[in-house]
Amino acid sequence: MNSRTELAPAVASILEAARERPGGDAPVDVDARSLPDALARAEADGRVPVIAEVKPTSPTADGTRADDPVELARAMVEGGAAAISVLTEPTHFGGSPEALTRIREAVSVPVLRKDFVVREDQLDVVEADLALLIARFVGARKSNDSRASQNPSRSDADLEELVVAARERGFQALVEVHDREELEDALAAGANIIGVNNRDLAKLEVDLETFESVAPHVPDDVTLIAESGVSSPDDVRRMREAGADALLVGSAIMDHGAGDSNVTENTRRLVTATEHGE
Ligand SMILES: O=C(O)c1ccccc1NCC(=O)[C@H](O)[C@H](O)COP(=O)(O)O
Repeated sequence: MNSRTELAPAVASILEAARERPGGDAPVDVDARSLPDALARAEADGRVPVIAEVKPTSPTADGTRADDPVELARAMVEGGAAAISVLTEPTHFGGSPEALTRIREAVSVPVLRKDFVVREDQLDVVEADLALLIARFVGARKSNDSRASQNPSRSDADLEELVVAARERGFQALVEVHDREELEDALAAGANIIGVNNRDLAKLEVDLETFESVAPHVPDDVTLIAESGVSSPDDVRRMREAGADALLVGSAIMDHGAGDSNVTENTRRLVTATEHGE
């Protein structure tokens, strides 16, 4: 196994469960709220663009938050979040498509569906403004399919086809990458919103240097998001200096271990981290 095929046991289990999950009955038709517009509004207001994540638990969380997801999302928006990410994966993250639907009805900012989509019909499970596609989990572009066929962690789905399928339904596609090779796959698939995940799905370790090493190779016209491991205002400043247009933050806002931690305050602390200090 090489670093491209290796997956932490928890991630292999997530992928296996994803492959088993059914899709929707018919293609959805989304009238999406624009993420780039929402990020620009945050910048214009002097807020750091933060996509705050409703993440009841995770394989690396030190607890579970059973709060009403709608209340959590509202609290994040009150704290200045530019957009909301919702984990809809039920088995390992405690999420649900129903929670996303309720949240999207309750807030006016864009809502990202954070899940492990491996087939086109799984896009039809729930409407959202953005759909996450993880380059590591879906097939590489056909012109490069020798790597895809060697990689057992990849399904038969093709990243470019999924990007097109997501857009045909009205979603904005957020393509997640972890290294330069996956970045090339994402760009070849036509991605214009790219997230660099600082969490290594082979070891589940988080290293902010991941974003710093990939970001310089991302074209300027791509909306670039730093994902995972951002836990302090210093981390926010570091990712912004490295070129992040927005930050996707779950654990530091949910603060699972503390149970009743104030999600509004946790969001505000990151949203107000300017280049010149807190
Ligand atoms: O968060 C996990 O433990 C995890 C484990 C295995 C696969 C994916 C995982 N997280 C998904 C995410 O992408 C994060 O929820 C998101 O980027 C926010 O990360 P963080 O701010 O570090 O919670």
